[in-house]
Amino acid sequence: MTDDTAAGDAAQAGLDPERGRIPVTVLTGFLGSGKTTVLNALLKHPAMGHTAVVINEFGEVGIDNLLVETATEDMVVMDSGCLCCTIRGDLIETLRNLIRRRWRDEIPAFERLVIETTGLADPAPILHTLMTDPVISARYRLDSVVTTVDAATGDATLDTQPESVKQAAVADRILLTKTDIAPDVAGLTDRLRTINPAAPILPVVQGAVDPDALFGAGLYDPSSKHPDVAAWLAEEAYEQAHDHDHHDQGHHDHGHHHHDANRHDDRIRAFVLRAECRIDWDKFVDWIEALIATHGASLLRMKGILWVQQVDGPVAVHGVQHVFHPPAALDRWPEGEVPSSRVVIIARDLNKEPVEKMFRAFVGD
Ligand SMILES: Nc1nc2c(ncn2[C@@H]2O[C@H](COP(=O)(O)OP(=O)(O)OP(=O)(O)O)[C@@H](O)[C@H]2O)c(=O)[nH]1
Repeated sequence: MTDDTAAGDAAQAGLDPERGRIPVTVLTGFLGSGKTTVLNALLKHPAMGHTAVVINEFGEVGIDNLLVETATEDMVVMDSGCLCCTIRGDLIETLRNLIRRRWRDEIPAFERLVIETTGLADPAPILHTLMTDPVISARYRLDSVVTTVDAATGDATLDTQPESVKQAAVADRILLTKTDIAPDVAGLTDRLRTINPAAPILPVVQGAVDPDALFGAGLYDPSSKHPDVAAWLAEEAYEQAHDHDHHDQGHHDHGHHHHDANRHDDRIRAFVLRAECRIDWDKFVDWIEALIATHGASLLRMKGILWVQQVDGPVAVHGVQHVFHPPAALDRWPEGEVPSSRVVIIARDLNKEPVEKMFRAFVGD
């Protein structure tokens, strides 16, 4: 089958490929965990040309003025060619504006967008905006969530701030910051691994991180534009974390950290559902709707690769909390791979069993 027929089939089935939209990386992390430091270091990097950065901030220390080459109103172009704007209010308006000004040639072309959230925030509303606003979701697609965790205070923050557990759970990459002042990270790393089995954990000192390590966490490799399904789904990581479902029995040892059954991270579950036969896309959608209706509040993140009756190639789906991105039809299955459907779910206060039961009831297999 050629790419054209795959795209044609996808269009017929109402599956909208995500290619052509600007990939968005959302940088989140608790207050003071080092987001701005990471961004300032990134902005200097030559590989950040053709990147637009939106900093959502409330009167805090902004970007480093020494790096700024030209400025038009609220937007500055950095030495690296990176576009940068700081906002205090309306993210939707800013994202629309970026597109408009790009059309009018008022700003340089950009191929990638990074949004820094405020430290207090649950990243979900921003992710929802990206996925649901009609103008924005037509132009941008969520590529990845990057979360900073402070190596010095991360344990205490995870203990006391449920939002910080969520931020770690939904991440595609975790940046462990300040390892210069807190080099013993074994316990915290274990704990983060339990909350989020798949995200690579990268130690970062003073924001020094390779942009390539951050981008490319999404489905499409930004350089090749080809989907990297295995890396994106990382289903093996969830399989290895299989006993995750049972760790409320108290046998888990997080390094030096003593066990407490009420810890927020013990409420997080990650698991994989599989189906070996082709599934009906409409039934899959029915299942998602039923899942949202019954357990929407518990869902944190979902990613899946589906083998559906309506198209030959794989279909990628993902959602954050109860909001789902439009599905993306990919050209073909990876070389040598037997087609099948796999869905990874990260949830809070929700076990695999009821979800799987419902999945079987709707989708079969
Ligand atoms: N020692 C050390 N300090 C760091 C490192 N990264 C950041 N800091 C310091 O930690 C403090 C907070 O860093 P920021 O980058 O402002 O953190 P933030 O997450 O943007 O903070 P908010 O925007 O307030 O949420 C600053 O004083 C930084 O200089 C690091 O790797 N090592």
